[in-house]
Amino acid sequence: MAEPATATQAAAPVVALLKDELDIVIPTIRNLDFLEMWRPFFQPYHLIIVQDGDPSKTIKVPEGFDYELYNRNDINRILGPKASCISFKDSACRCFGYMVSKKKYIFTIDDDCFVAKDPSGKAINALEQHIKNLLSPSTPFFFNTLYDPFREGADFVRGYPFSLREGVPTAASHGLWLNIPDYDAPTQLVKPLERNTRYVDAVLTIPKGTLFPMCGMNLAFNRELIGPAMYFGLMGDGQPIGRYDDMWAGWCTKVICDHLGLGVKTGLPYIFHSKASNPFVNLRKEYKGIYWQEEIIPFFQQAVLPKDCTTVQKCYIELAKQVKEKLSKVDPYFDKLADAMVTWIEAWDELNPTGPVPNGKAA
Ligand SMILES: O=c1ccn([C@@H]2O[C@H](COP(=O)(O)OP(=O)(O)O[C@H]3O[C@@H](CO)[C@H](O)[C@H]3O)[C@@H](O)[C@H]2O)c(=O)[nH]1
Ligand SMILES: [Mn+2]
Repeated sequence: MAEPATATQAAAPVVALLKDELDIVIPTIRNLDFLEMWRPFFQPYHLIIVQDGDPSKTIKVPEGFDYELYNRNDINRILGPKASCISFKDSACRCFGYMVSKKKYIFTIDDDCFVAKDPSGKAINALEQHIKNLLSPSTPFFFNTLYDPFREGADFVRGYPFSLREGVPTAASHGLWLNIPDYDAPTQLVKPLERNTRYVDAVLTIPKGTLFPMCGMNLAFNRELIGPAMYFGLMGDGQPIGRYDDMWAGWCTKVICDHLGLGVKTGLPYIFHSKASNPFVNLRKEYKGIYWQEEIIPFFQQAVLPKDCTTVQKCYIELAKQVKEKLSKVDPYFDKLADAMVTWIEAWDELNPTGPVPNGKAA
């Protein structure tokens, strides 16, 4: 049975790679005691905590962490009417953290995810592995059968075209989970006791043209390369669907990465996921998504972005247009989602002006 590392095991001295270029985004409705276990790995970094639910509740952040915390009142104050695109009472609210960050990289993690141990019993520094994944190229155009060719002790195998060995920039690094796997509600219901104890020591590039189910629990990405596509779609309060926020972001992200020649990796690092959310509550949140996705997936598989979509924002706005045209017939929700996608980009660009900054002040 997989077990989390103990706090002392995770206490090994750590070189904080990208310390000033990466923010850690945590959505929470609970408390942040889990940070104690991550302290050796996370303390050097800036945290962006997105407090969901009742803004009058005080979330206690353990001493010694450098953080900014946003509750719903802050989101409404900062975004005004555009706050409508940020979900309420759902972990999808985390994407507000991506928008307000000023850093090049983001790592997002849930507050019920702990430090896992590798088969040797060593505490896994998930953040360090994500950074390695993001800083080394991806290989979406041709599959390397010895997995990550840029890893120490591996390489491209015979027959791998030399013209493709440079790879492409990596936009996202999708980590996995020991103990409670990210199963959908029906699977959770039929396999309530299943725990993931299998540690697969591999990092794979997801091939171009292939979609994947992106889980937001243990995820890192290059905000400058793909940030605007990481909109965790409208879920939670007042929405007909839940637990598809990260999936939506993953499908949009992968289509845009394929179009722009960027890579997405999955595999290491593992975290130890400790809490199984209630499968009955999850079923209520997911059930429409379970049959809608039979139409959503073909939509993304067939989505074509015009050549003049040369930035993530342009790609995303084009995707929103196609969602409105082709998915609104599935349910009026997609009409609302398409509008929210546009609002998200407008809000993103407002908070992250790329042109000359007015009055020379930092945005
Ligand atoms: O209303 C809410 C509920 C939760 N949160 C915070 O979000 C994360 C995840 O919450 P939890 O661990 O309860 O849910 P899981 O089912 O394990 O989450 C996984 O399923 C996906 C569904 O969205 C999600 O991407 C995965 O993370 C915790 O940090 C909660 O505190 C919230 O902010 N608001
Ligand atoms: Mn969880």
